[in-house]
Amino acid sequence: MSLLREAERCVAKQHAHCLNAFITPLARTGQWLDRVKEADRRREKGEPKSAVDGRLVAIKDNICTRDLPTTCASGILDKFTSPFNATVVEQLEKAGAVLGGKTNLDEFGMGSHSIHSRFGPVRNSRRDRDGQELSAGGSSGGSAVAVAAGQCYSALGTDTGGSVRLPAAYTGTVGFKPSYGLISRWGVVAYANSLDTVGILGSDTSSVRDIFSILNRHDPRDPTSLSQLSRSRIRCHLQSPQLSSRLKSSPLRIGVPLEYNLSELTPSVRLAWVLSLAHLQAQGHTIHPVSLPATKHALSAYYILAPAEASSNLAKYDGVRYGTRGEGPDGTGQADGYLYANTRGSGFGSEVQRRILLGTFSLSADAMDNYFIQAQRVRRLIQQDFNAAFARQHPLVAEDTDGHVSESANVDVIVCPTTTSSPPRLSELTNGTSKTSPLDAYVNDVFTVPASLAGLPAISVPVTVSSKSGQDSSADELTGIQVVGQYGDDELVMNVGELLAGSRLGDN
Ligand SMILES: NC(=O)C[C@H](N)C(=O)O
Repeated sequence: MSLLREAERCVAKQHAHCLNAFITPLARTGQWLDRVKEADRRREKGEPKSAVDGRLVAIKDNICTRDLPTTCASGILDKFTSPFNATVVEQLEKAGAVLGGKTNLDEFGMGSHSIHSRFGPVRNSRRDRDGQELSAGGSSGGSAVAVAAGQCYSALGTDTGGSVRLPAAYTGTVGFKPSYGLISRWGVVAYANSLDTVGILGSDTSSVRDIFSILNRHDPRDPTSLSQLSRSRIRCHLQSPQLSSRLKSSPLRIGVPLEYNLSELTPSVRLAWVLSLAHLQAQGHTIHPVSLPATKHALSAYYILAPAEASSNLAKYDGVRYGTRGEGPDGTGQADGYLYANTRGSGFGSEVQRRILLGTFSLSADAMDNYFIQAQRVRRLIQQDFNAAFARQHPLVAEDTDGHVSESANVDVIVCPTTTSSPPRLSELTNGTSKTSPLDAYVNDVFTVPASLAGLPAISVPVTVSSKSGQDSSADELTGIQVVGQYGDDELVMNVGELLAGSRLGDN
């Protein structure tokens, strides 16, 4: 199929479906058409710029684009169009990719179901057996649904505590969060700087890999972007004789974290996990239990640290320096003397306001030691747990002087579910029942936040557990399985994800 045909089909789907995946869909006409036609000509001559030349890549609406508005799904940015492109957008355009529209999200990336958006909730293209609408996951729910529904070739999201992996698991797509610092965040609206990463969503691992190879570069404009020197050191380390055997189809050591076997896991997710491990074992890889004891505090630590950073980042939206000015009772925004309150009270949605309050409290002098500092300590313990499980000191972490590798751990990757259950019904999340409680949404991130706190690469891939009858495929269960690797081991994480992605398990 020509690239033009492919792109036109995507755009037609953007306009035909009522999934609310886009805040700004691509117009049916525009410059993008010429760019796709040029890519088609390059392809005919056998000179494509890259694997994504002429393909539509949708962009989460918290990533700045010069040609389309960037709202972060917030009232406070409803009139904002960035004067510049984020580095990731520049890199994609240079590789020939075409900006495929701006996708819906939880406001500023805060949420797990893409329901906290000024533009209304994202609708999953999957339904449950009773035909009920399901949560798309969040906060990059729009990007995940756009990929799942064929409204773009692939999409960028952001992942602070699971925002790419969770929607991938709920929509049956592949969602990849790279190691912290590998992909530039210049031009990405900050939520929690020490955790934010740009992530990639695709219908398979190869499309994700194609985009990653374009974006995985040092960016001098982003102070947290990993330097060239550090990148080379990691590459040398990963290709050292001690580790190179695993790159040559020798068996991998797969870690299974004991603490992740929670009672909250639904039987279908537990079954998908067990069958995924058996699938890897059948290919010759070996399974090893690992212990990540600090994991049980990960969620609490994340929900202290992320709101604390968010409260500081969002302070600038006051209607004076940044943000759409809120109107006071007389419509001027000033007459009642509460300019900030009017602006922030009407501009931010309730979840963002909750996080600002939480974060402001945990950073206050009285609470700092008990909350913020403790959470930082927990974060360090979580990082140490992972280092012990992978048991090969990373070149950017303190060296293990005698080079000793503990036999009990020493796993190459960790494999676990992405979520504890299949997606909840959208109606349960929006109708004011107990399921709407913020805590309920926070618990959704239990398996994704540990890798975020440790800055590790992680991918969620879809696996299908067969209904056994072999006939009623509507009873098959689609589940997201997560692969987590050591810092910088992004390629290996994608390789293992590829072994599982799209597998149909439990048929025999
Ligand atoms: N941004 C994310 O990674 C989503 C996470 N559920 C949060 O609300 O923080």
